Amino acid sequence: MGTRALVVHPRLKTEEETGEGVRDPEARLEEAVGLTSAIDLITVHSEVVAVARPRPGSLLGSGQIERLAQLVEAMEIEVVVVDRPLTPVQQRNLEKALKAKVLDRTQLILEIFGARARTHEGRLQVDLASLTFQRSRLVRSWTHLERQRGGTGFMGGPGESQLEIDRRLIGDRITKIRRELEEVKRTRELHRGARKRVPYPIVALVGYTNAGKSTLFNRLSGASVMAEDLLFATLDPTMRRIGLPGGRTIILSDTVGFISELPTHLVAAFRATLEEVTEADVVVHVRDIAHPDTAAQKADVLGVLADLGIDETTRPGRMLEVLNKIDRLPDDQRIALKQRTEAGNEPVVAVSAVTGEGIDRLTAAIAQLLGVDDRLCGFVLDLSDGAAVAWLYAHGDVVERSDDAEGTTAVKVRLSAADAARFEKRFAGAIRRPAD
Ligand SMILES: Nc1nc2c(ncn2[C@@H]2O[C@H](COP(=O)(O)OP(=O)(O)OP(=O)(O)O)[C@@H](O)[C@H]2O)c(=O)[nH]1
Repeated sequence: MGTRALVVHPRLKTEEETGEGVRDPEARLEEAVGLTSAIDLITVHSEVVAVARPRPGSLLGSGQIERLAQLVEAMEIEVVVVDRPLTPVQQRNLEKALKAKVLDRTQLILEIFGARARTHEGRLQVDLASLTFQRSRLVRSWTHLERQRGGTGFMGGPGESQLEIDRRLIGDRITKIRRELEEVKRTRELHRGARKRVPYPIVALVGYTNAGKSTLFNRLSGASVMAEDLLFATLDPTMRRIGLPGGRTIILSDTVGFISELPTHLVAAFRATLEEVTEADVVVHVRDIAHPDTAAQKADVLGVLADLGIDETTRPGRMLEVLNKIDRLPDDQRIALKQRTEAGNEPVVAVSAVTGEGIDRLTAAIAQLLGVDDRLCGFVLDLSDGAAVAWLYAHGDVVERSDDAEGTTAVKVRLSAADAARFEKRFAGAIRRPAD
């Protein structure tokens, strides 16, 4: 049985008065519930709580706290998620008054990063952020370190001397992780090299949390699952090899979702989980077009990508926007959106990852983006070397082929300049002569 949770989104009146970056509170609550379920808590109740004047000692007002405490007791709630950053004092006071473990937004996000960090570096960055956060509060995080340390050290109510020991242990561990991170950074070039050997273009899915990346990832790879081979068995589970229309192969890579108002000390951890994006050939930005804050979410994602040096200027023609969840739009809006995107003037495709609508257009659009600087090449190849022909099918778009009786085949294929050079070098022995 999972742990029962109450999720509260404090709606700050003061913030609304300044009017800056205000998002729909109900949508924010929904996002917080989504994040909560991502760390295996079961939300039994959720609500937006209006806060006229944030209290320094508890954020919420005493009447509200009393009401929530009754709810906690009546519904046997063990964890209360407060979707805002809390000070250590606020957190402690709320825990005392509500008689439940309280998680604030920072801790919630840390847990998610902890659960989703995929690379060694990503995991170390999350551990570092988590330990730094703990040291500042000397409270345990919800599950992350517990899992890691087998539940020792941080549990229970430590006395004064135990706190001293904990502080020293945390300090030691931070030093150790920093050293490990240095080491990983030094060897990162090696990992990069390994990626470069992946003989297909990498297409990375990015997007705001809950936009539907994983659903789309499964839909795209489900449509053309390829047998696992040795090379790909060593790849991350969040990377899959898929075939595009025209026969070209790509590696599709899913990434951790973006979240607004990321606390500064989590930024490094988040970036480390995004490493593959900086190396992607094509970046596909997945958006929830039916979300009330879809425009603000887009701005968030583009902002972070720009910080990573990824935008239209650094990657001209290599970014694609996917407007997902069109099945949730009213008919007239859906039709208008499809007409706009199908006109083909912008690098935008409208899809539903759930119903499959528009997916063919998406794969065609990716194939087209990858093919922008392709040129038509011709080769006459020795058929006794099947690998050369297979290579052309996997890397390019074979437009014509004719085999003859003498064991050769003439192939016309669209290839990128880099792939054409690679092919000529690798299969020099199989090329009888370049075709006309
Ligand atoms: N109606 C509808 N729901 C969708 C669609 N795509 C995804 N969803 C739903 O949206 C929710 C989030 O989808 P995910 O694929 O987990 O989103 P994500 O972008 O991977 O989320 P993070 O992992 O938090 O970054 C799930 O409940 C999906 O079923 C869609 O095209 N239509």
